Amino acid sequence: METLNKVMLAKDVYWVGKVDDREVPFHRLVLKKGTTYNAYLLKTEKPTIIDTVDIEFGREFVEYVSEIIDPKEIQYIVINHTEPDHSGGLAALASRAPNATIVCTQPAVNELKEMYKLHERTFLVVKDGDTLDIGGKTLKFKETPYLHTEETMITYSIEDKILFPCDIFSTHVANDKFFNDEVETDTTEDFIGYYNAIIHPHRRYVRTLMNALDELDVEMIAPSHGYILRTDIQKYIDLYATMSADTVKDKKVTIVYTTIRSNTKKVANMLKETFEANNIQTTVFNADKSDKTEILTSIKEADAVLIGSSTKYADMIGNLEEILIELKTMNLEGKISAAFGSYGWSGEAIEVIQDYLLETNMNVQSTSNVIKTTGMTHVEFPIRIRFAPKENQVNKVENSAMFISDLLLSSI
Ligand SMILES: Cc1cc2nc3c(=O)[nH]c(=O)nc-3n(C[C@H](O)[C@H](O)[C@H](O)COP(=O)(O)O)c2cc1C
Repeated sequence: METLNKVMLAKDVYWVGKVDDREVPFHRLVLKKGTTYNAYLLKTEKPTIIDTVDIEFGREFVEYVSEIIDPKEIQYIVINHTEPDHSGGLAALASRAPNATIVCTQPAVNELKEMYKLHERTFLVVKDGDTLDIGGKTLKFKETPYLHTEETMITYSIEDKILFPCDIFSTHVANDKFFNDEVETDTTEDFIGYYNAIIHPHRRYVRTLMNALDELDVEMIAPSHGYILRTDIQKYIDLYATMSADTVKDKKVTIVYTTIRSNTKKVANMLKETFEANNIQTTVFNADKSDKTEILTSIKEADAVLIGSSTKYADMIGNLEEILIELKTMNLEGKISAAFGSYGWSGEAIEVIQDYLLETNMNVQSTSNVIKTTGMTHVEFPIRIRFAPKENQVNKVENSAMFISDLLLSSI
């Protein structure tokens, strides 16, 4: 085994990743400075790999690992995040490491089985706060859903005080200097650039993570791209705390709806509750019971406008269309908007409202745009609720209102 000249983070902790110094197409960006796919080997009594490399470099990765350890000895492969720039080496590694158990969150299991044909492999599902004894070191797991996909988690080596947060705290730089303190130039801009491109849309979940980090004594952050942070740890944690905080105040939302039996009214009120929980002033109008001029004035002053109706015989109900016709004539530039409604089986009204909104100059939310810009699949626009909103649909309404809140409360 050739362990000389290998990059080591601590005793028995090896970097086993890949430096990719090409211009890499990624998330509709081109990474001009390339990137690294950082994977780690903890060569303990139960040798453990944490994350792998991009799918293109799977074989090369296994060869590199084999220089340090016989893959047959590997007992655990921890997958923090299933995106193939980190899990991509799993198929090649799993075939050479037949004794390894794959460690991940519940939502990751099926993704990994399907992506890499691992239906016959043993998985260990870990939950928030679980620990794993790997013989000489103990790993602690923290689920970090939506940072930046649903199945993500972070791993902390208790004895080493090293945090392995996968994409969080990363930079896209094909560095030959692995640790931040080895680099002569200031890398903060790269760090911020990565945050803005990948993490910022998920900043609500960053804030949750920040609270969890308070409980961990972190001396080193070993992310899955770019520099391993060995000095100024608190500076980088503080930067994430600052960048993920709300930067804008005093935002207003106007919600206008029509309803037959109050189901759409309930949705309107659920939206209002979430906006208000985010300190956004919210005014709700039943279009059939309110003065049209008052509604239009409120819309003019609002930063976001949500319009909803239930569906009756394939159309909107009540006075709503009068309001929507007016909106087309107004300058509503810069405002965010979304359609919503309760329906029974087809929900045509919601789509008709969406069509009207698209004819205004507002920034109309759609599921398609949310996926394209953030990769989030738990947020849906227009917001379609079948009959009365039930327990399992409350989340759907809340998620959509939180998404709009986050757009309103950040200046980038
Ligand atoms: C007379 C009538 C016609 C309806 N027509 C439709 C329809 O065409 N398409 C549909 O998806 N739902 C239809 N529904 C179902 C309602 O949209 C559904 O019950 C909804 O939850 C009502 O919400 P609301 O209380 O906000 O009015 C109809 C309901 C009634 C009473």
